[in-house]
Amino acid sequence: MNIIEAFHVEKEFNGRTILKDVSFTIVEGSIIGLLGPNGAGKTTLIRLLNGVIDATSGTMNVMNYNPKNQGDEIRNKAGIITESAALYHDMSAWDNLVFFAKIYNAFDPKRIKLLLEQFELYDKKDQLVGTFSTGMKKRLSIAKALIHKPRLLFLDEPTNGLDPEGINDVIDLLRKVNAEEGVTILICSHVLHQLETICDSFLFLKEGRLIEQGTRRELEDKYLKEINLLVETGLQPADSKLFKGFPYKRKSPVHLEFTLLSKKQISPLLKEILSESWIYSSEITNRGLETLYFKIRGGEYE
Ligand SMILES: Nc1ncnc2c1ncn2[C@@H]1O[C@H](COP(=O)(O)OP(=O)(O)OP(=O)(O)O)[C@@H](O)[C@H]1O
Repeated sequence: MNIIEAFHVEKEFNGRTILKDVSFTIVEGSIIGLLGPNGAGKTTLIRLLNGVIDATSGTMNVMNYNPKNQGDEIRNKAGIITESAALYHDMSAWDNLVFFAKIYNAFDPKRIKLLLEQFELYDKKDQLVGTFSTGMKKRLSIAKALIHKPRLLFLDEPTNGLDPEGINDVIDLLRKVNAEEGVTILICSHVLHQLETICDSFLFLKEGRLIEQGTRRELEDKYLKEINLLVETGLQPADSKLFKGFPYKRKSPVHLEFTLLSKKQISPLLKEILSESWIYSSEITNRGLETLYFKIRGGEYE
């Protein structure tokens, strides 16, 4: 079942078109990455879906509500985390969650306790939020967004300002919330390798247009026509460009990077290398989300 549907959505600010003919659907229970360079329109799209601002034209359906005139209903059933985590610094973690729960008419001390425990903040519950680290504030802002058991979570750059450990914590929490509570998550981030491991599929915005969408597998099949295989080996081919018909580049005294047409060529290549030398490792270097992102952004298939 689709939890979000957008058809031909356009948004203008002062006569300038910010989103152009954007159409997509999101299946309930999935985790979607919204990608695009600065100014592509990601935040604007999230604000439209929440009903905070109105589309200039097009239609949207979010949890069977129309953001144009049912924004309150959507915001009641969605959690939103923007860059500026709106928490009260002069209140404790516990009091912040009580305050926001009451706004949603969803005050339940058991829920607050559970979230604080899950987010490893329960022993800090009486501490003022102003004394929290960035990671703790981030975790508390996600707890706040989940306080009313939303069906849908909008996250705008949820890991900004976090160190690698803090980023992993947030990603793990989101995965858990998705698995245990079935919350659909739409997440904008610039840190592509984080999205890679958590998202089921991706939407790519560029200059206000949705230039691509799909699962990582679908996008890889479409965009990655060749494979770069980096092999750590003692092989010293006589030819400086070809080994048994496989083109390669030397990357270091013990690293050769082969260009293959498909994964099917990996086994025959490794067999040939092993017949002449040792192999310590081999790795496909161009399959990550970052490679895809730059290919799509670069517009090779537009
Ligand atoms: N209220 C507004 N009035 C006028 N222009 C706006 C308004 N909000 C956003 N814009 C413009 O819309 C464009 C898209 O902005 P938006 O914040 O949606 O991009 P983004 O993809 O989220 O970027 P970033 O990655 O930098 O957060 C920008 O050029 C921005 O200046």
